Amino acid sequence: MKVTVVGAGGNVGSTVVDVLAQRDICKEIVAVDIEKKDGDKTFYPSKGRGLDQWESAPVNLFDTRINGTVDYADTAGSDVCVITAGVPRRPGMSRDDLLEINANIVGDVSKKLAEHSPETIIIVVSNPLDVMVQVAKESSGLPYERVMGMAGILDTARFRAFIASELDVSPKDIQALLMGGHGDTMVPLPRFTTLAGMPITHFIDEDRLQEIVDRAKKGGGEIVGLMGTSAWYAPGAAAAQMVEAILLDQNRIFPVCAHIDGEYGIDDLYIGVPVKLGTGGVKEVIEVALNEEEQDLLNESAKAVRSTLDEFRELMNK
Ligand SMILES: NC(=O)C1=CN([C@@H]2O[C@H](COP(=O)(O)OP(=O)(O)OC[C@H]3O[C@@H](n4cnc5c(N)ncnc54)[C@H](O)[C@@H]3O)[C@@H](O)[C@H]2O)C=CC1
Ligand SMILES: O=C([O-])CC(=O)C(=O)O
Repeated sequence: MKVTVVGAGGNVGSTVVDVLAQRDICKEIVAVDIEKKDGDKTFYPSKGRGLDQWESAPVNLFDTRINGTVDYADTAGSDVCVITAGVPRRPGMSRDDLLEINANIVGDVSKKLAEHSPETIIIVVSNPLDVMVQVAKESSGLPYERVMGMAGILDTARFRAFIASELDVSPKDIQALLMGGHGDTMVPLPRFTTLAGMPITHFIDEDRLQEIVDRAKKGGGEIVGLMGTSAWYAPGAAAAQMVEAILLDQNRIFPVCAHIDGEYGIDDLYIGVPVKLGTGGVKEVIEVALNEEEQDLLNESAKAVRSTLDEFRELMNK
């Protein structure tokens, strides 16, 4: 099993490499990034971080080889590729502000990855997520089920963590579902959120739950406000969990940015929905009956994703 992570010299990418290596479930991780010039000096963040991470193997007790590189030839034959390449937002920016710069990067990277690994599965992390997944799909030419995005695991993890703090219970016992785009219109679904199988609405009153939902929706921005750049531990762990589900054919049910066409009444769009994830990528989009309010929120979110997608198409036609 071989996994490539592009953007591995950066925060999210290096976390994906670290988490995956420590799980010790693949033979090799290829850590790709670009070279960086500083005056007359050239630096190689992916080689540096990759080497540092490999040097942690004897202490952290894993066998996974980590190969830092700037050469896509090294990525050939990857089973899964994770794309975290691009620019993160700064305070005052929305994820959509990254559209133009990251579309160019993600488009270029996806094309190169598919050229070297035509059978691979791509997981996109770069923002604005839902549109970047569409960019990766079009640039790679890979089938829909083999191109997807990570956002829902992170967004539900935030929601779950906040609920665990609120109730002073283990986050392991909170399960939650969230749908929609990875932006302000994302749709956490309290009706499908449980504490050890018991509806969360039994434990937290409606107003307080709404406050927690709102905090989860703005969870990315909360971190940007605290750090001046965006999160990486939870995003990196979430992307690694998707890689693991695919490599080990776990058939995990996760909210994933996947392509739907008709499901939930939405045509031809990459957006967050629950899926079954395993060998070959997205095996199935799971449809659950939403009530009118939930469906309206999902439709709103789809509208917001489509509007960013239209913006991307306009940029490409310029
Ligand atoms: N989907 C999600 O839930 C999340 C998405 N993100 C997004 O992930 C992306 C990465 O965030 P960070 O790791 O914090 O940023 P970072 O700046 O720490 O790392 C990005 C890396 O991408 C590399 N890069 C840029 N152009 C490249 C190219 N053409 N080829 C290969 N590598 C290239 C940079 O050199 C840098 O090392 C951002 O777009 C951010 O918004 C971040 C957190 C969560
Ligand atoms: O907020 C950001 O820009 C990064 C991200 O998508 C997240 O942490 O949810």
